[in-house]
Amino acid sequence: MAAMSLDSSGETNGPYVERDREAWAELAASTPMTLDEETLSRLRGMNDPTSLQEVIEVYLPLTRLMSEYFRHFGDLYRSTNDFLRLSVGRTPFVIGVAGSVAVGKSTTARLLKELLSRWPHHPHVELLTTDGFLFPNAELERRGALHRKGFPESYDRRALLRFVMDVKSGKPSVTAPVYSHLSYDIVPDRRIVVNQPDILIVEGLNVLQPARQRADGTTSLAVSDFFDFSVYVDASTEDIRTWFLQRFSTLRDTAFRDPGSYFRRFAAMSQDEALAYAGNIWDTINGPNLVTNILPTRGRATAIMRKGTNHDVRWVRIRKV
Ligand SMILES: Nc1ncnc2c1ncn2[C@@H]1O[C@H](COP(=O)(O)OP(=O)(O)O)[C@@H](O)[C@H]1O
Ligand SMILES: CC(C)(COP(=O)(O)O)[C@@H](O)C(=O)NCCC(=O)O
Repeated sequence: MAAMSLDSSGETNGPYVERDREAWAELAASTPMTLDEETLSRLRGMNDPTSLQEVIEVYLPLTRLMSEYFRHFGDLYRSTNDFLRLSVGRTPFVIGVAGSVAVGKSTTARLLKELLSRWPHHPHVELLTTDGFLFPNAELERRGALHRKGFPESYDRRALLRFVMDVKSGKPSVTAPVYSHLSYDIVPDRRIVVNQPDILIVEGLNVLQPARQRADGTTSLAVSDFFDFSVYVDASTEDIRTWFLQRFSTLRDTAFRDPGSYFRRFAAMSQDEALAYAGNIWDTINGPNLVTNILPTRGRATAIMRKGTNHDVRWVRIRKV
């Protein structure tokens, strides 16, 4: 730990330590961390946009750090069991992945799932995206929140918390609803099933939100209370807005063309009109949500990954344990 007590400028950084890209990548050089052919071909099969260099220099060291936490919690489990004279099984290790719309949370979460599954004991890793817990459009409309998708109040937070608590307590076959970007709504009668994973990754805009106060002044729990490790994917707001518009543009040429797509009207619009519409979604929904709700949770993460203009991670900030 002593080697990490200074940030990239040589200053201490409160309860955090910061490593610039070069120093972080050196961690990869100092520990043999390799990607086998099978993992590489699976990543290629997923069309992961992350460069190989980025995977090796940034994400492998991150998973290595996660494995330290994983091991530590395993030891703690065993010694607590001994002390309490219990023999309860180890609960799943829960990782939260937070950040703005379009910053790359899904990409990061999918990549982590792939890399973590390749640990030597081949843990069973499951991924949950919180969009499944958005209220259905009809309910959002009833609440006057149809244009607030992604804001904390647009989610059934109680159901999400129940899901994470059930998985964390080792329950078999815990189910969650599914959101479709194609229909822009919750898919009726469809659930995903999570069956006692070793590791659960929970990815979403608001996963680091603190617990809310109840009307009587007491505080409830939040999903972040059950995280053993969390990652905040960070970038400048300007870059994220650009990535949002770029992704919208790509989807216009691909998924929006699907006759079942809620957004098919954008495929028919001119590029300028479509981008003006997307810019408006950013400026009225996703941008304000970032500033008001998401960014304030950044300091709660175990690790902040700060990206540059090309999604290249420029520095990593780790909370001192
Ligand atoms: N590491 C990366 N390298 C290059 N492009 C990336 C990377 N991560 C994400 N992207 C691109 O950025 C956009 C947003 O990523 P995505 O994972 O869909 O974001 P989110 O889940 O946060 O909305 C997508 O177009 C994706 O292809
Ligand atoms: C589905 C999302 C709310 C993200 O959900 P998450 O999985 O991060 O909880 C977001 O990607 C989104 O589509 N926002 C909607 C903005 C709009 O109304 O178009």
